[in-house]
Amino acid sequence: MLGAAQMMQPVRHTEAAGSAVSVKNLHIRFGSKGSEFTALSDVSVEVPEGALVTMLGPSGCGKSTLLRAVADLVHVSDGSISVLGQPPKKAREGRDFAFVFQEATLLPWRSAIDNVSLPLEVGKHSSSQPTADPEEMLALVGLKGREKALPHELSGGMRQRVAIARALITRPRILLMDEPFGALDEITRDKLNEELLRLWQETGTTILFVTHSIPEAVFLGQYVLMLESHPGRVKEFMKVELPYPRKLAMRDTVEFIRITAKLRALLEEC
Ligand SMILES: Nc1ncnc2c1ncn2[C@@H]1O[C@H](COP(=O)(O)OP(=O)(O)OP(=O)(O)O)[C@@H](O)[C@H]1O
Repeated sequence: MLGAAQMMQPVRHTEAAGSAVSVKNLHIRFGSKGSEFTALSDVSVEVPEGALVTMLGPSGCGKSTLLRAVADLVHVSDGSISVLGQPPKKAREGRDFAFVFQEATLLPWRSAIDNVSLPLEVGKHSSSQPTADPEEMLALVGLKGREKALPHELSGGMRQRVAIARALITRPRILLMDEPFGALDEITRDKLNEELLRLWQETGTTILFVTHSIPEAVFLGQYVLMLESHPGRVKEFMKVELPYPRKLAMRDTVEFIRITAKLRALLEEC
């Protein structure tokens, strides 16, 4: 088991890394022949290992579908997805990724620490696989002292922190996050944005993060992937030329505002 200190070795996010997720000419169709609906059409994208990619796009353009396809939760109609060089099913079985949803989906009868340790108890977690210590993971997400609290005794932001600690407990190399802070108030969301960046820099986890918020996408993202709709396609894959570490005050800078304005204009075309 690895402690938080070992997980917190600063990680350099280099350009030279290989692909964590490689999507090639992906098509996803729902429904049966005759009444088929194309959710994603010819989507190709390379997510470098260790990168933080935020995903933007109009409602229904296929952001969640793409994330779910990477997680082996959606059938691929055509094209391919490779997760750390293997098919998504293999990556799922090897617990190479973890998913964080908009709702924390904690078990209400289990304490914070027991929710965090749940992935270690269920499924086929190999004892040789490195894991983190639940107590230290809770400390890492700022919940030291709240280990015994039940979900209903925690705020929405705290519950989402527990969900993130739970996702990281098996030390996945990839974190898939589908609007994880979408239901939170603005101040809590800002705080969790900063905390997520800290976690990313400390753990080196590759993160794919779906959001509806342009400022959130720019503040977090090393890259922004924008999808357009009807059918879902890549509109833009853009590197965010802002240095890390990032602090919330950065959102008031001219450069930040310039990037968000560019993305807003692109989004209006989608
Ligand atoms: N299991 C499914 N069966 C049929 N259609 C589906 C299924 N899942 C998604 N879709 C459709 O695929 C399209 C893309 O949905 P998806 O949830 O990926 O969009 P999104 O960009 O994440 O939307 P939002 O921003 O509103 O969450 C939508 O038109 C949706 O209705």
